[in-house]
Amino acid sequence: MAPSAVQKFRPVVISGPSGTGKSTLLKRLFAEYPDTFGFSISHTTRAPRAGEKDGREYNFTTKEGFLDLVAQNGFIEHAQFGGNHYGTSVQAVKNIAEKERICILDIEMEGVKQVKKTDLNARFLFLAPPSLEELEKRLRGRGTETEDSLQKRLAQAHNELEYSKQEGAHDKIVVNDDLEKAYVELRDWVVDGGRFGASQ
Ligand SMILES: Nc1ncnc2c1ncn2[C@@H]1O[C@H](COP(=O)(O)OP(=O)(O)OP(=O)(O)O)[C@@H](O)[C@H]1O
Repeated sequence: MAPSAVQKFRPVVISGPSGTGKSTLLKRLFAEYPDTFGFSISHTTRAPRAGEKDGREYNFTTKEGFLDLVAQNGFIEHAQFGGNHYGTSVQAVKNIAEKERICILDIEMEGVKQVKKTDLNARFLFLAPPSLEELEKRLRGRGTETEDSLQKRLAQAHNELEYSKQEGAHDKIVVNDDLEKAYVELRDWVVDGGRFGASQ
C-alpha cells in the first residue's frame, strides 16, 4: 500500500519556551530550504479583513462550524482571543503533507500532547534555552514583553522544561546556546539526510 502523505511528509513539531529562539532558527531553515516546509492554515471565527482570502490567511468559519469541529475533536489546539475562536485543525496539517511539504508546527506543551493523540505521525523537537536566566535576558532583550507577560512566560517556561525531561516527550532536544551550533543541530535533525524522518 502506498504510504499516506503524512507518513512520507511527516509534520515536525517545534516547541520550547517563548524566547528560546524558535522563530529565529525557523527563519534560517526556511531560507536555506525554500519550498520544502509549510505552515498549516488556522481556522478563525473572526471576519476576514480587507484583502484576506478564505483558505489563504485563515479558514474563515462560523462560530457554529467551529464548535462542530471542536466537538468532533478536529482541532489540535484552539483558543479564544478577543471574543473570536482560533484553532489549528488536524486536517489543515494533513493538507500541507498532501502538497508534499513538511508541515512545521510551532506550538506549546499542551499542543504537543494533543498532536500525540492524533494520527499525524509527527516528529517532536524541543528547543531549550541554556538556562532560565539566559531566557529571561533574551526576552528582555527582545523588548516585546511587559513585566507581567514576561513573568507569565517564565513560569510557563519552567513547566515546559519539566515536561521535556519526561521520557518520550520529544524525539530530539536542542539547546540554543550558540546560535550557529543550535542551527546546524536542528537543521541536520529535521532534514535527516534528505529523508525528513520518513522511513522509506
Ligand atoms: N543562540 C542565541 N543567542 C542569543 N540570542 C538569541 C539566540 N537565539 C535567539 N536569540 C534572541 O532571543 C530572542 C528570542 O528569540 P525568538 O523570537 O526567535 O524566540 P521564540 O522562541 O520564537 O519566541 P516566541 O515563542 O515568543 O515567538 C530574539 O531577540 C533572538 O534574536
